[in-house]
Amino acid sequence: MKTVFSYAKPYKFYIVIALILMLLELIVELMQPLIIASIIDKGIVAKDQEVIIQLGIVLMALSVIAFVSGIVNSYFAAHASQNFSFDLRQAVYGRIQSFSLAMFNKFPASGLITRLTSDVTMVQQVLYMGLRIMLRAPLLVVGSMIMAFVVNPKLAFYLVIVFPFLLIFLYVMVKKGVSYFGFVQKRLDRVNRIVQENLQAVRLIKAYLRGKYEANRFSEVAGALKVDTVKAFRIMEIILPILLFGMNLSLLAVLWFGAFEIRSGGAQIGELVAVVNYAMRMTGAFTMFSFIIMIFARAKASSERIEEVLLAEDVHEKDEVGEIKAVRRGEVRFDNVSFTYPETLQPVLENVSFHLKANEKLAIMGATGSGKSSLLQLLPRFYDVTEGTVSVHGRDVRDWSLRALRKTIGIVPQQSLLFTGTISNNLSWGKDEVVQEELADAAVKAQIHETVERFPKGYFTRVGQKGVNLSGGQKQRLSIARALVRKPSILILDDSTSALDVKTEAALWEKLDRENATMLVVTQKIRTAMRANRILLLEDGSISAYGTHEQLMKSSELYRQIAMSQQEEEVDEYV
Ligand SMILES: Nc1ncnc2c1ncn2[C@@H]1O[C@H](COP(=O)(O)OP(=O)(O)OP(=O)(O)O)[C@@H](O)[C@H]1O
Repeated sequence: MKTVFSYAKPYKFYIVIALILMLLELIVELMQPLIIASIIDKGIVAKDQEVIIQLGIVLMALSVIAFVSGIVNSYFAAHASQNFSFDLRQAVYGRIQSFSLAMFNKFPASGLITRLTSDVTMVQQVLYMGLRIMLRAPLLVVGSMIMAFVVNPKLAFYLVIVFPFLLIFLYVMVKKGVSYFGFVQKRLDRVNRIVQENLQAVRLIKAYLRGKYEANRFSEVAGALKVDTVKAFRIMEIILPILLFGMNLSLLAVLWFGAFEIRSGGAQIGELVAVVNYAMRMTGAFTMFSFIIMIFARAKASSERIEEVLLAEDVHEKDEVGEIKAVRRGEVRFDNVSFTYPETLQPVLENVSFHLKANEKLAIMGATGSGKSSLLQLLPRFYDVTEGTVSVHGRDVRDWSLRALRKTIGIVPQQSLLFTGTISNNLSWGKDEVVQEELADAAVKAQIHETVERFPKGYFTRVGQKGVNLSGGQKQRLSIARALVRKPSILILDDSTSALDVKTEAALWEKLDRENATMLVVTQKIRTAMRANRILLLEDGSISAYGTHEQLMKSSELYRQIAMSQQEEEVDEYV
């Protein structure tokens, strides 16, 4: 909890004021039975009207002080806890933004959402409650006990006899509560995951008529969440009756032995009333304990989950970039690269080596699952190589700052991803301060300008979530334009033209060929590969062939087969 609560440091002032006010409220509360005892013994029993009036006024004044302290404490506690949770949420969000992809393997998106929302809310609550009642209740118990001893040690002794048992019981319950509520948060992760998957695949679910099946899947995880939450609350439910039972036993002992003490002159009536009053206050504080333990247990489990994110070890990043030698700009080199995904055993790339000079184009081909996308992900350092080196502009990618490295690379992913907003917003998304001409220029190159111009609102047409109102080919071309806007010196296209017709694709490549960028293009099409300076054919993560189209037609049986099959397909298309 230490790391999480270090985010409360800037609000020390508010926390200290809230604590002082809480202590003031507590002191007032502890004074009240003493004053009542005096009213009884020195006023009522001694029949002194003046003492009753004077002490009555003091009692009233103390109540007003407690009332005002309570209100101001609440204000300061809310200010500190709300600002603390805002800062903590920002920190967790910032940390997630800096995650490498390997970290997303470790922390699924749904779990991160729960940590950012419900987990942060839990620790915010614990700070607020801590400043309001969580500390006050145990202090009230301890304070009442001390005051009871001050009033009459003998009577107080009967009151605390059950305490050691209650403390052991509470310790066991807190431990159990923390582990149970940790489990509840994990269940919540699963519910979030199913909801997220469902919402993303809503079209597929409708097309496959899987609504009912998915509803059942949801009710299964929601049911598991309910069962575990009930289990955790059960623990909390038994705390209160047991605490009350223990306290009532003490109270009975105080009254029983108190009566003897009064008769034998060991105690006065007022003292007995005061000790009983303290006992009632302790019982009142105990009734809050089950609630406090629940909040504490949940917050502890949540803060552990937040700390997992904040303190997770990730790829090391260099701060300094230094000068890039102009002569090496655009160069890409893989030297004996092998790569295994984190938390898996089987390498997906083995001993891959190639070299591209500035503005050269490499086509990467291979069967599905052969490692094409994995290879591309090593360039912007989404993952680090397991062996060998990947260098960009003549420098190992691990020696770059991630910001500088990624600024130089334009990526068009396999699945086009657009954001809610206008087409213009989407195109300018990857670069600060772009002018409309730059967007249009990139759109012309990506063969999407004319299509956009035909939309009634042109570049200001709104794109729905993930581009729902655009065709697959339109999304792909917008994705390409978005990458071109950044004017990258290295451009990565991961099968990004698969949805384009032959004519549009040819026009696109005409433009891309003239771009001032080194390109790595994953493709399934021989006619696209033929445009590249060299072709790299991957088979199960290893290079099966490497060279120009002509060289591969001579040297690689696999490449020849692919080429032949595509020629036949093209002939079939025209028959
Ligand atoms: N995040 C990941 N964690 C673990 N294994 C992965 C991950 N992503 C991909 N793989 C595995 O790595 C291998 C290569 O996948 P990759 O996506 O690189 O293939 P690909 O050649 O691009 O395939 P496709 O043409 O279907 O996109 C596959 O066996 C896949 O199961």
